[in-house]
Amino acid sequence: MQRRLVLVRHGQSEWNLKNLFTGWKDPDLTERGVEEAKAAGELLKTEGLVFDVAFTSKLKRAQRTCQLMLDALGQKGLETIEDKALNERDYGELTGLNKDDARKTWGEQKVLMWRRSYEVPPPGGESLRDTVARSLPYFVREILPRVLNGETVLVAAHGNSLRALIMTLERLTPDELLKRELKTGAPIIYEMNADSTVAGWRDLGAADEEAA
Ligand SMILES: O=C(O)[C@H](O)COP(=O)(O)O
Repeated sequence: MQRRLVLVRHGQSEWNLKNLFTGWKDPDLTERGVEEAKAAGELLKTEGLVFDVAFTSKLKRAQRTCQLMLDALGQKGLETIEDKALNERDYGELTGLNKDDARKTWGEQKVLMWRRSYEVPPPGGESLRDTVARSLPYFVREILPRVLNGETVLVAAHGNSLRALIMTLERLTPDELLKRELKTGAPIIYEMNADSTVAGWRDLGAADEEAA
């Protein structure tokens, strides 16, 4: 029995393009983000993937990525479950600020810790640990049982709500997590064992990076 889970960060959003902290704000995809989503679906189709269910967040950049991928896969109308547990982490008072301006104001190291550390929250926002506390229980309760039951599951969500799951899936230490980046629209394919451990995984975005 195959047990496959595919995670994908949404395609480029209008605020990604402007280099703004986005969090719970709800900008749409850019044209490039739309193309990234379509390409991700086409790539998974060439990999022979056929999904049984999809999960996404309550934010339109992830929802549209999910639907564009399913359209490209020829699976328009597949059961798609939306839940705010998969929403991006809340960036609090940084939301809407330019990331480079934030670095100038507070310094590279502090902004890096806010963006990539496990337990340091941005002012008024969620740390990754806070994001784990809402996304991981949802994953274990709603998503993992379907994968273990032999379903092929797509999760289209956000950089940090996915890193919250990836920390467990890839058994990353907080230091390793600091460096774990997700490209927009780049699927990560996990093969799961019956005991819910990961047999293997391929980050198709990382493949691009290696190729670059
Ligand atoms: O919420 C945001 O600003 C982005 O989607 C993720 O931002 P980050 O890569 O700085 O965490």
